[in-house]
Amino acid sequence: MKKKILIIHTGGTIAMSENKETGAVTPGDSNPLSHTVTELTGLADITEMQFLNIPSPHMKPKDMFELSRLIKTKLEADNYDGIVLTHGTDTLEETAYFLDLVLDVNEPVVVTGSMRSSNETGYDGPHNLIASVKTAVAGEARGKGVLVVLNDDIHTAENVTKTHTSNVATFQSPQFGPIGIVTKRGVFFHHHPTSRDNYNINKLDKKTTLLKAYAGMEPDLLQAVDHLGYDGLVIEALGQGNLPPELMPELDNLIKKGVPIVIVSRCFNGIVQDIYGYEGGGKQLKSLGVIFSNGLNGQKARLKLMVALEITDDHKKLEDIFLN
Ligand SMILES: NC(=O)C[C@H](N)C(=O)O
Repeated sequence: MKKKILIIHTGGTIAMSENKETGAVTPGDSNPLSHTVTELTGLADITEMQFLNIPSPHMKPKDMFELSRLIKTKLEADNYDGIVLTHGTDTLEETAYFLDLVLDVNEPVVVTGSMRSSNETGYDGPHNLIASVKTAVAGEARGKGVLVVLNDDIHTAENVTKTHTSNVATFQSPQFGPIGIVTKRGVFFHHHPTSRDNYNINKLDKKTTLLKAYAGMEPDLLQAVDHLGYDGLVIEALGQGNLPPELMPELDNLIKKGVPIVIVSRCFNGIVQDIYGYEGGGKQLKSLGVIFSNGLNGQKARLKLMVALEITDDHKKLEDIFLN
């Protein structure tokens, strides 16, 4: 019997077309994937629905949260065997990772998109959609968390990131590589995701922000975080987890006021650790109470902090959550 797959569209370039006179790529009303969906009926029993039709820079955490609820409801009520989500590529990794954090489901949830719009030569939407449905119906995709499939690679939501502004091979998993491939003959997994963490939240109200560190970073940015009332801050720190020393008093002030600060590295590979003992080094950050994250990039750590703060504001528990 064919598996039941629900395709949920949210917009992105995969749903857009280019105006040949102005060169502007914009969302349209028609579904450029309808022909592909008809072709897919040999592979699965497909239902389609449109949740949004927006460019992914318009996507907000509250949309991601609503999407997670929709997916939960659809999986529970309608017995789908898997979900395929079409999404703009700019924030695709954020939605995929958010869903991975809050969806405790075994059914495959596969997120895809395209780099070229529907009337451009080499439109990669149909191919990516087919590869995603192939992945969603593969038995081995079950229990692996939210997956991202583009350009025939299968990535975990936790690891994947957009690495190129325009190339179709933009999605890469810098830390560990993809976990599988899609070919004409089928879907092949060659790695297992090492860990999965799930958080059951029923609202998403916390305000968290992300700053990127740089040589000579000004401490007044941290005062702004305080004045603007953020509940938590993620900093993309330097190297193995170090910051300019001028930031230390403001960091201390924020932490004492109960604003958790998480650091990730602005390097796209590796993890942060308390290695350096100089002023602003990881050892000093750790002793101030800065939380070290385990290999996530900044935009994902910012979402994780948002989710984590719905569960706890206890420093030790937050530290444990970011060790996962
Ligand atoms: N390729 C894409 O989908 C990029 C587009 N700007 C979006 O994220 O909506």
